[in-house]
Amino acid sequence: MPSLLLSSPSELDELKKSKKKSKKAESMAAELDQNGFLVEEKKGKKKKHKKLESDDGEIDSHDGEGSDKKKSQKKRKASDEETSETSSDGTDPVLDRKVAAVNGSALKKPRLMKEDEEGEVIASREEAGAAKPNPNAVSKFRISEVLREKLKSKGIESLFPIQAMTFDLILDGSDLVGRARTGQGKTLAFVLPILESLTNGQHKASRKTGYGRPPSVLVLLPTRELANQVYADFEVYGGAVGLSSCCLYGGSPYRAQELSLKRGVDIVVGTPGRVKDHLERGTLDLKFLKFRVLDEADEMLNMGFVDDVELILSKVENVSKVQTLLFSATLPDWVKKISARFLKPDKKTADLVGNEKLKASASVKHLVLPCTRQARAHLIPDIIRCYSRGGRTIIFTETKDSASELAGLLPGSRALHGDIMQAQREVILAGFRSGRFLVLVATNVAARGLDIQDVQLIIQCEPPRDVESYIHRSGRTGRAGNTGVSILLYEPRYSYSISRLERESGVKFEHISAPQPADVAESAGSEAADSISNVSDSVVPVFRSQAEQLLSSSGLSAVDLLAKALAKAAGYTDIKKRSLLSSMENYVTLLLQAGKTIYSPSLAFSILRRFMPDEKIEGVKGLSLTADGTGAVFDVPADHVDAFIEGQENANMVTIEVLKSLPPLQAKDQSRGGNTNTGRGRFGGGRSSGGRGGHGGFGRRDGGGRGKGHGGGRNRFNRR
Ligand SMILES: Nc1ncnc2c1ncn2[C@@H]1O[C@H](COP(=O)(O)OP(=O)(O)OP(=O)(O)O)[C@@H](O)[C@H]1O
Repeated sequence: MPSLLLSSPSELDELKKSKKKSKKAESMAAELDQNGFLVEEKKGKKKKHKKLESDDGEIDSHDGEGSDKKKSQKKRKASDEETSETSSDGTDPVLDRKVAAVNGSALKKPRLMKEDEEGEVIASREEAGAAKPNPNAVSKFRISEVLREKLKSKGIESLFPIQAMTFDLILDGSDLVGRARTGQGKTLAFVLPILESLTNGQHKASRKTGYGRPPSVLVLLPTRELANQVYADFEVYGGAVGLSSCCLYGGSPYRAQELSLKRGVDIVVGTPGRVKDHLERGTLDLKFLKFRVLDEADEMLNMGFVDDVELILSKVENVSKVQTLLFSATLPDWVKKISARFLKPDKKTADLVGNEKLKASASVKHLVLPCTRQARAHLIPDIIRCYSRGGRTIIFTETKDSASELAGLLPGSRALHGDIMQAQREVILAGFRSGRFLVLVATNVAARGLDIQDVQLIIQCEPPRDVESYIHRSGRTGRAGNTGVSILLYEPRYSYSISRLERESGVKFEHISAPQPADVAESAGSEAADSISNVSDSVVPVFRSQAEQLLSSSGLSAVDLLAKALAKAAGYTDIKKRSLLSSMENYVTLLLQAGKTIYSPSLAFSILRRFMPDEKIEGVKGLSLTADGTGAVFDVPADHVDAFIEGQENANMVTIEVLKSLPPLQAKDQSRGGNTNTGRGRFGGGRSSGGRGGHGGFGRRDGGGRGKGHGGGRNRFNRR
């Protein structure tokens, strides 16, 4: 359950008791109702909500009364304190609603419906046009006019839940650990209160100013791209309140960075390696920091970074005077332990994920698709065609080499990884952001934090080594209330890694098979039809006689000929069959049944051998047992299909059919290397049959051992 763990319980008890009696509490609850966090359906239910609210006393008072700012701030503060005793135990409706908000259901507000006396459903006040106070409106927070205006110019009129939950805590001086799912606005959750604190809050008087001033804020991030992105936010919002920033990251010249530091900046954003270099060169002085921020905190405390980070953070003169903020969408337990070294004992925790089962983004559709390594390059363009909705796609590979290789095979795509020169990396990312090309093939260098408009589809070429990577990669889509699709490809023989990810991320994967000719034709055809409709009439007289000739010589109807033209316009001259089991082109998936339980792949092969010649058996790939034990599915080359269908005539009680969709399959038991009938996984790898010539399996996955936990360290980062 999500939690907000704060302090001073006794004071809060008092507040809570008084609020129970208070009419104001009721009206607050009612306002919350109006604000879309609570859907009222029946009178009885409404009553129950109110009771729950006054029971836990955790009413967010950001709904204050209109223009009385001070009053609203006070009220908000009181309620924040009130929440401080509420380490949510899973029965906390307000926090649950906040999570719902983070998950998207409140970002896209639920339709408020009520029943009138006669039981008729009537539109809510919202729909009737009544003014609706917004508890998270920017105006309800201690955000200065100039910053408010800047936010407004960016289309931001109210704070997201993580921002609303942490704003006062940070502004009022707390150390804080913040967690919310990907794309929920964690960057502004620290940017806004930091800027307010430095310009109007408690750090205003003591922060250094003037030429050559040392920075007041240090933000550390794991990648150069992310550092640049966060720096851009500080430039926009910090610039508006007269604070200057600079970005220190590797691969770029020292000179400009040193000049900025020499002139004096208020905010330094950077990656640990380059920040450390500046410390060693004596060009950076962190003694007078007011804020230290670790964004993507779990990655920053990963073994690859932690030594540098610890060294950097230790440079402050007086730790008691600095606020330390940690944010991430993933905070494994080991991070919480390590982070205690950097945070004050009375630190606050705002965790919008908590013990919720689902750790990954809820606004993303999480799909998995079996696909051999060889089939990827052919399959991916069709996946993009069917699932990207014309938007941007990011494809993640495990290695830099495979990113380059795949980008080379996908027309119109570019690779991004750590072996590419920094200047080039920036050009590539800028090109992707601006829409110059729509497909980016990247390593984990793009997994965290990157916020790019209109990324509709994420494809992961194989299951990542840890669940955190899955969560961050899939979170590059479905951001800020939008939806998106993430498709994870996996070798059928490694299906066990899907179950592991499912367990650890709380995602219930939807299993799909490769887009089939009809799916592809549907998307490709409609794109091509659009592009044809956009062709000017002026071409018709020029091409008409050619068209007439073609129509008469082809022997096709006008519609069939047009269909061919559409296919060609969409880039298709042929549509190949594609296996459901492995996504391999020119393979077809068959189902074998024998009127009895097929309890092992060997048995399936021995049944096949009764009526099929050896050379056809050699072509069988990926044989797996169905979850119900009544059959076996396998791939054969498309030109062997007829032989198998005809062959069944010679075998008693045996049927073979071409599958149109995959039945649930037995998961492969990793420890024993066989199939288990758990009914959980669908794509059991199928032990290679023990029979002849090594059939049964698909190609081996390359790549060596896989580190787990937070190890992997610097090397892991460098491999990107
Ligand atoms: N209050 C807000 N209203 C509207 N949009 C917002 C608001 N706050 C942030 N955003 C937008 O939401 C998007 C995601 O924000 P951000 O990158 O900070 O998410 P995040 O939680 O840090 O994600 P990740 O975990 O992937 O790093 C950005 O485009 C940002 O401009």
